[in-house]
Parts: sequence; structure tokens; C-alpha cells
Amino acid sequence: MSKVAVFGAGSWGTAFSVILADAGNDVTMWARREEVAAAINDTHENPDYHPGTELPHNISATHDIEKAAYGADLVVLAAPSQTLRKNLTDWAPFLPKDVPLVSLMKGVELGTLERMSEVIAHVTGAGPDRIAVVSGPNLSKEIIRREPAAGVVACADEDVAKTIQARVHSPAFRPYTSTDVVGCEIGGAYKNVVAISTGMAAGMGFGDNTQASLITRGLAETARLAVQLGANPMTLMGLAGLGDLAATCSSPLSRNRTFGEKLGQGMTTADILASSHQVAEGAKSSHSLRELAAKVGVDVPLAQYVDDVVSGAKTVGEILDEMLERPTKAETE
Ligand SMILES: NC(=O)C1=CN([C@@H]2O[C@H](COP(=O)(O)OP(=O)(O)OC[C@H]3O[C@@H](n4cnc5c(N)ncnc54)[C@H](OP(=O)(O)O)[C@@H]3O)[C@@H](O)[C@H]2O)C=CC1
Ligand SMILES: O=C(CO)COP(=O)(O)O
Repeated sequence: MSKVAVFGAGSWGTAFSVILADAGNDVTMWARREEVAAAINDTHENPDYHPGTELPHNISATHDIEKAAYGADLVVLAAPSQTLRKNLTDWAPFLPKDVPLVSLMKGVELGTLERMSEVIAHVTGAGPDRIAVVSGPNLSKEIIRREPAAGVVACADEDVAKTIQARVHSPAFRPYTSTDVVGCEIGGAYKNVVAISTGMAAGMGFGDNTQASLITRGLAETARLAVQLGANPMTLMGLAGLGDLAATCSSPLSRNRTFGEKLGQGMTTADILASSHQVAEGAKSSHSLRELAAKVGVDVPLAQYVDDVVSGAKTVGEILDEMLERPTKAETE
């Protein structure tokens, strides 16, 4: 059986390991905490992230980087976007040479403004034919219950994308291929920001018209930036764009939407962060995406407003007024 190393044993690393195991791979997960690895091996459960779900027996876990990587012919990376560079620097010396590296992350690094595939390239020296992205409407709690879902495997080398597609095709998970890494990554990172804005509206008590307006203008903003960075606009109409946006903005399971709801109800970012240990990537990527857009000359009002509220620079009431008072324009501008 082929072995996959999954680095990261949080919500998505664990649920994606179930896809891989169901697809016939032997999976070794690397967990940051020794006790999480021990619990997975002893009880076949990840008690911190998916309590009560039995994991397939072809999944094991370790806290030892070398053991996790040994013999893997596919490496999957599932850490928070803002820590990936540091994590990967530790993992890189142990990773098998020449195997594909798959990013599951949906964020843009603060400071460098790099997408995750760019961070992977810079830290490992891997070329575009070895770096892939899996994205789409894939809320981990639904995936681990084996509810049917689809996703996109993107790699500049279509043959590599097809090989990974075959490795992640499980009875419940239907992967499509793409060569548009930029479009998939920007779609994945941006939908988290839009989900925070939609959550804010819900938290302020506004209904479906407001939320649908934000989702639609958010998609326009996502597409503007992605296309400027070289993406195919049709990618944003696909699973890694509209698909993920719809799932994340509408689901109570989304950490980003929930984060926004709490902001809308008046909680501060510090209080929200203290109330959950799970990552809501959009809280940081609203700032990096705003800066990335400024760098390439794209107007991204939604990312600016979300960033302003997350940073505490403005209140939700203030940005609501600002949004409604903006000069009107053509929809396709
Ligand atoms: N959850 C989902 O439904 C989906 C998530 N994603 C993306 O996957 C990525 C990972 O998210 P997800 O698994 O959900 O996040 P979680 O918050 O559920 O888990 C984060 C994981 O990263 C570990 N971690 C936290 N901080 C660090 C650090 N400083 N160094 C190394 N490891 C660390 C955690 O370890 P510990 O337990 O020890 O803190 C945990 O294993 C994100 O980019 C997210 O957007 C993509 C699709 C679906
Ligand atoms: O990316 C996701 C679903 O596709 C998960 O969204 P959240 O991180 O908001 O929970």
C-alpha cells in the first residue's frame, strides 16, 4: 500500500487523512503534541478535534518528524498558514526527495504576502511540478462523517494533479483536477475573509439579502485580485471559488463565519481568539490579502473593512456606514 505523510493533526489534517485512508492509502499523521499522536494510535480517535469519530485503522500518528516522513510517496501539509514557514523549515530536512507536496492551507502569509505554494517553494526548493493544492467546499466535520463532497487538486503539472487525484478519490470524495494553483489558493484564502464579513452581518441581525450581497461582492473582489495575479477567472466560478465561498459563508460549522458573527455581536478579536483554539484564517489573511491587493493595484473594500474591524481600528457600526456611503458604480467595474 502507498504511504502518505500528513503533517498536521487538527480538524482538516485529520479529516483529510480519512479521505486518504478510505481511498486506500496508508496514512501517518504528524501531530504537534505527543498526546494527540498517542490518542490516535491508542483509541483510533482524535479527541481534541473530532471526538467520537472512529478513524480507519490504516491511519496512525507520531510526534516524530522522521518517522512520519519515512517511506512516504506523498506529503500533505495541514498547518495554520501563519506558522507553515516555521513548521516546514523543521520538517523539510526529513521529507523524501522528489515526492509531491500537497498544501491544504487557505491563507496568505503576513509580511511576505506569499501564498502557501510560494512558501513551500521557498522553504523546500521544490519546483511547481512538485507542489499541489487541494481546495473546495470541505468543512471537516461533514467530510469526516463521509458526507458526499467534491474538491479540486491543482498543480501546474497536470499529470501530477491526476496522480494526486487518484490518490484522494474516496467513495465519498470526488476530486477534480486543475492547473490553476493561483486561482485555487486565492479563492480558498479569500472566502475566509468573505465568511467573516457575512458572519458579521448575521451577528448584527441582518438576513439573507445582506449576506447574499456580501457573498456576491466578495466573489467579485476575489476574482479581481485572482485574475490580476494570473488566475483563470473560471476557477473562481468553480469548487475552489464559489463552491467554497457558499459552504463557508452559510455554514454554522465555519470557524471564519462564526468569528465574524461574534464580531458582529460586539465581541473583540482578543476575546474571540481566547474562546477557541482553532484557526480562523481570515482574521489574519484579511490583512495580508488587503496588502497583496494594494501591491498589485486592486481595489478590495471588503478585505479592508474586515481587516479594520479585526484589528480594532473600526467598529462594525462604523464600517457598515462606510460601506453604504461608498460612491456607487457599475457592477462589473
Ligand atoms: N477545518 C476545515 O474544515 C478546513 C480547513 N482548511 C485549512 O486547513 C488549514 C489547517 O486548518 P485546521 O486543521 O482546520 O486547523 P485547526 O485549528 O483545526 O488545527 C490546527 C493544527 O495545526 C496545529 N498547530 C497549531 N499551531 C501550530 C504551530 N504553531 N505549529 C505547528 N502546528 C500548529 C494544531 O496543533 P495543536 O492541536 O497542537 O494545537 C493542529 O494540529 C487551514 O489553513 C485551514 O484554512 C481547509 C479546508 C477545510
Ligand atoms: O475551508 C473550510 C471549508 O471548505 C473551513 O472553513 P473554516 O476554516 O471557516 O471552518
